[in-house]
Amino acid sequence: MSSDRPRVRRIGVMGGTFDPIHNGHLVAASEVAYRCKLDEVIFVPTGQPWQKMSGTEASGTAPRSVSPAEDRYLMTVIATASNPRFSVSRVDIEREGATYTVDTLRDLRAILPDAQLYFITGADALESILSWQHWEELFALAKFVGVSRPGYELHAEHLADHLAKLPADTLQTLEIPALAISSTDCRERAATGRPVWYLVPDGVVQYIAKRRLYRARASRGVSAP
Ligand SMILES: Nc1ncnc2c1ncn2[C@@H]1O[C@H](COP(=O)(O)OP(=O)(O)OP(=O)(O)O)[C@@H](O)[C@H]1O
Ligand SMILES: O=C(O)c1ccc[n+]([C@@H]2O[C@H](COP(=O)([O-])O)[C@@H](O)[C@H]2O)c1
Repeated sequence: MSSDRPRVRRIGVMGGTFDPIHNGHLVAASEVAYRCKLDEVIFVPTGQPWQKMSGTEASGTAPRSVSPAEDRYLMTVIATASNPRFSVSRVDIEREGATYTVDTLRDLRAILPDAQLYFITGADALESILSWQHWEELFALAKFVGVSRPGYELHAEHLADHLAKLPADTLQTLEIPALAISSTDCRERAATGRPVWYLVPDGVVQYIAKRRLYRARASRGVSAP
């Protein structure tokens, strides 16, 4: 028996601080789109990434300032412009206060009520997911796809124990092509005049130079958003 019901649209959501966006983010989104048969991937730059800005034990980071949201948004637009299945949302940068994924997903569900959302996250972010605001609610709003990242174990025993607390069938993990690129390394390279060519898309290299991002950060005193 055939059904005339249209297939539910599958939309990927790639959240990140994207300071700057790099080819590791783009390969992760592209690979998940292919493997999970997504119709589209929406990149969502954070407004105020509270764990990065405050530094937390869960995220294993020290507090740091973040480039203005508009710069991070524009770099994300530049990086994704050539892919017709990639788009960028302003929901997080337009919301006041700290950015919580539960709000991101609620906002996107309101805009796309009939779609199935797939939130894409790297193995490092998965390690801290139980420290996210209202994490128990996240899995009713979207399916989660955890991707491999050099330097982080996707199938580590401690991670498996930790993720066993999540509801069944809400998280899948995928091995993707390994790109040992981080925004931290890109910022450090730009700050010390080393190349970021081919770590980030060409237009992003040019945007960083044009806006003089990551140079003398302390004297610019930048902070989000
Ligand atoms: N090279 C990579 N491979 C796979 N996933 C990645 C990679 N880089 C980042 N991600 C994932 O992309 C999402 C957004 O990452 P984010 O913008 O914080 O970049 P980052 O490189 O981790 O930044 P930073 O070095 O400033 O912490 C997170 O879920 C992260 O795990
Ligand atoms: O919801 C939270 O409390 C929360 C805490 C840390 C990170 N996140 C989300 O995880 C994604 C990657 O974040 P980051 O800080 O690693 O760039 C991004 O969409 C963040 O909003 C969400």
